[in-house]
Amino acid sequence: MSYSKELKVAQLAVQRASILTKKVFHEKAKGTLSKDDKSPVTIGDFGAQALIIAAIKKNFPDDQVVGEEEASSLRDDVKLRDQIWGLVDGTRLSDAEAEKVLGGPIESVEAMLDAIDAGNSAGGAKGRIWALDPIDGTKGFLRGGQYAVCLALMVDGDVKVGVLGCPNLPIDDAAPLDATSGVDQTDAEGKGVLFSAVYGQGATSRPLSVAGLAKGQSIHMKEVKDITQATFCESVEAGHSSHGDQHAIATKLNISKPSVRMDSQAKYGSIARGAGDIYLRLPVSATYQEKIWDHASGDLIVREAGGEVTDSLGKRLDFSIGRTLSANKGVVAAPKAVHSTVLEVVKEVLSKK
Ligand SMILES: Nc1ncnc2c1ncn2[C@@H]1O[C@H](COP(=O)(O)O)[C@@H](OP(=O)(O)O)[C@H]1O
Ligand SMILES: [Mg+2]
Repeated sequence: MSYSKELKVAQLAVQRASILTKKVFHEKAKGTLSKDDKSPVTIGDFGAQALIIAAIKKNFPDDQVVGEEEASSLRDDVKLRDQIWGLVDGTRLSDAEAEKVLGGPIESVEAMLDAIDAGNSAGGAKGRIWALDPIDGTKGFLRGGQYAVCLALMVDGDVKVGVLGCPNLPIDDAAPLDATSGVDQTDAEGKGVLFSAVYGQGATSRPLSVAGLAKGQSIHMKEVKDITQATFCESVEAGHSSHGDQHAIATKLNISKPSVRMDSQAKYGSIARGAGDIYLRLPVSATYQEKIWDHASGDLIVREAGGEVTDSLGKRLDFSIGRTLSANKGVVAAPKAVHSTVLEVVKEVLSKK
């Protein structure tokens, strides 16, 4: 399967949803959202989920979607619902042909609520299932940092198509890895990057603002000649991964550069294009199960860019079990050539706990 239609729909759906999340991000930054407005992230999350699921359902009506949100709270909150509808109804791709590919705008408020609710799949090992995180990196979105609009297609439990819209990363694949350098506080046109991958066909990046059907450019993980010079990235939130364990691993590898801390799957995109080298996410809690929508796109994009992604025990991430990665603990993503070296140290550090 070439998955060319799925890729096109996923890219354009993520681009259209990113227009909406950017609007909310900038209204928040400008302070134009009134105090009693619900959290901007709620508005952005629901709106982006509606736009993306509507496009999937118009193009692939039989596909299922695992989405983070459901609309029951919105059906009772007319003010919030209308606020989101205003944004959803007003968001179009500038390229009319591209908008047509998505099946056009959502027809009504009811259709918007139904689209949000269609993200209720339990996931699993059979059939075509999309994993959607409309705003990944909630904390980054709220603090004016990195966030990502994430969409992946799994077929029989394997990720086949992965797309990440990162509105606050620099377009330039060669830009240095810095969590804040690309942040689009001014809403100038042309900021942000769209990462994509199709299984067996490599990974690409292209500007998020180009709404047409342009091809992206190939991206690749950087070759790490000397692991002591590697740059590793990790979550900003210490509650999401263990900064202490990650620091101990870097120290054992003689990595002296400080980590780059960044919210969302922008970390996967960044290492895939060689802006960083290693992504470590070691569990803080023994019971937390990672969500498939937090990893599906990034896992494929990194592997297609020449990387290896496993959990902290060396197992591939298993997306076939349901809404969570219940068979995995943590994430270790690195270029193929050095992954086993990193993993050995991960195991050593974790075994001493
Ligand atoms: N205890 C925990 N351990 C690991 N990940 C967690 C967590 N609690 C929440 N998360 C997930 O971490 C994601 C953000 O990852 P990161 O720290 O890399 O930015 C969140 O996605 P959302 O922001 O979409 O809710 C959330 O799903
Ligand atoms: Mg998330």
